[in-house]
Amino acid sequence: NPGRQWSLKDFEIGKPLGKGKFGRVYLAREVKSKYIVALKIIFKEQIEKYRIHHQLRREMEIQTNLLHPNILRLYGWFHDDERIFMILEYAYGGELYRELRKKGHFTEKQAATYIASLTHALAYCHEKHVIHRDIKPENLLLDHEGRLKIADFGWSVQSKSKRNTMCGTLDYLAPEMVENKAHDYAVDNWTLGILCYEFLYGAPPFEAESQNDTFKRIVNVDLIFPSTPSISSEAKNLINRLLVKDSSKRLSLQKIMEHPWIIKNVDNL
Ligand SMILES: Cc1cc(Nc2nc(/C=C/c3ccccc3)nc3cc(N4CCN(C)CC4)ccc23)n[nH]1
Repeated sequence: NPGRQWSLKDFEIGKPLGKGKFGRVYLAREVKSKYIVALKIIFKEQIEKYRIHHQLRREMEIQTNLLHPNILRLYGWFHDDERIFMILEYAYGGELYRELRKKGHFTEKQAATYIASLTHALAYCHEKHVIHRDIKPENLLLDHEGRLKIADFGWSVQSKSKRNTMCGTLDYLAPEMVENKAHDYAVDNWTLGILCYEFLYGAPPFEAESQNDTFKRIVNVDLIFPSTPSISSEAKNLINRLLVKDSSKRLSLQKIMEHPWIIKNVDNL
């Protein structure tokens, strides 16, 4: 229950699940209920050092208020002298990108199902004035039924194109982001195009040897469809209508849900 004050003695800590930039995530169990959660532990000195106090606070406020089946829950949080603890939903299926690496690429049906889930989650975020800006396979988890969960906390409220530190890959960033222009919700529509391509081919479309080459390929929308695996024309049509340089011309989230490729490949829409 969200209102309750939690503390470390309420949890038994299990195996480490992974190590993020600012903290580690552990499997944990709430002692009384035996409920399994993931506990993200961030050291306060890291927060001071990287000066992410405001971003972290904002992310946690946003995350606590996002209630959607395809968004990982933040049940609550607590802190002690040197650490902040985030009590997160445990996704039993693990990281989506490991699934992608293992399989090489997903079937059109699987890819369309994940894109539909992401589109629903983003539509929910946008109506709450939250732009994600940083969706990539590393931030996606799967639950025990293989349902997609957006898991990272790089959320930001509608920003006036606040630059986010370009840490990590450019592959998923829209042209207006890499060119540091004002950007809006449509950056997430671009990223859906990137992810759709990566789910179907196993690698993002503008991958290149250097960041500079990736940058050039993004701003030129240098989109090439390999001959294998062979992909339906509807799938290519959706990707072509999302990876559009002019952000106002990208297919809207509503139109994605009505696209023939989604309608054809996704059950229980
Ligand atoms: C927050 C959270 C994580 C989570 N679940 C899982 N996270 C991570 C890896 C997590 C991680 C964290 C930080 C940085 C890198 C990775 N790995 C997982 C691996 C899992 N398994 C069980 C299923 N196997 C097929 C693969 C290994 C299951 C859940 C996992 N639920 N909620």
